Amino acid sequence: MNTVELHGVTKSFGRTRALTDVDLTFDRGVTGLLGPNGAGKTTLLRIVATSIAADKGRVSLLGRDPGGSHDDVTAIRRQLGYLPQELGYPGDMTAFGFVEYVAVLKEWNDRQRRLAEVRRVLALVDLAELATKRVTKLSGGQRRRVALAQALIGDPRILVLDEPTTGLDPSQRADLRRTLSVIANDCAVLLSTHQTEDVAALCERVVVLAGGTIRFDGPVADLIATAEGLVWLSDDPAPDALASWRTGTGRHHVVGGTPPLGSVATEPTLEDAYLLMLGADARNVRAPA
Ligand SMILES: Nc1ncnc2c1ncn2[C@@H]1O[C@H](COP(=O)(O)OP(=O)(O)OP(=O)(O)O)[C@@H](O)[C@H]1O
Repeated sequence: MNTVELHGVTKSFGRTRALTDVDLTFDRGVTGLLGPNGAGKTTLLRIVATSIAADKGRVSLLGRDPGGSHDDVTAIRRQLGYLPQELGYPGDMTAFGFVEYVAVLKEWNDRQRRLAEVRRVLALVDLAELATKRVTKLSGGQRRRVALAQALIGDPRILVLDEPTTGLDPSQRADLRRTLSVIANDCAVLLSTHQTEDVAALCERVVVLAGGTIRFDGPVADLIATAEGLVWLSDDPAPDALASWRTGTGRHHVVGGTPPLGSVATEPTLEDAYLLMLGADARNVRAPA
């Protein structure tokens, strides 16, 4: 039994098909989920987080059915942490107060144990010193860390993170990576992001979702290998490339298409491979600077 198993999962919102026949299983470690806007990432995460149900297919979390009995759902949710894409905060709550409020909802009824747990998760995300500050007075990155802290309550066995690095500065991102890499020793982490660097730095496995279907599922190194021989450095612009931009060195980084004369092949990055994997869709993914 895998910690998380999805078989043939399909989900629509009205006439919009968000996911079609998705198969995904994962266990301990960080699984990175990449995909362009509207690919279905948040929908997939919400299904794993038991926030919405699939229309079709089978979902098993910790060996239980999230659409099953009250006991099943409760048992899953006790071992699940979820960082949604957007989280609303009651206006006058402090960081500590907010995380404690979530702990109460998660039935941490013993006050002493609850306060200790809130202190623990706030320290994990390096917010101990800002615990008494109102959430609305914190920076975007600090608020994101409050959101992460609430997801870590109770050492979950499944952690679902929707764009956790949004708003974090480079050193905070490095801290988050360190924290997650330790947590992932005992936890199945599903992390959705637009940042290929986060996936390259943190994940062994990457899943690429586009148009509601899985386009790639495998080791990060295998996805990078698909771009071998398709990325070049060139002195000239490459109008026929899938993507190309002038780098800080003055040379052009060319991904796919026909390389200009005199181009030299260079090591592909995960981003290159991701752009190539999505092909024409990739033009909507990101405009490299
Ligand atoms: N609650 C909803 N009601 C109607 N349509 C929805 C709803 N949630 C998602 N969708 C639609 O389902 C599709 C997938 O959306 P989803 O938010 O899962 O994509 P995403 O990959 O997370 O996108 P992004 O990277 O922009 O956050 C989109 O077409 C979206 O408009």
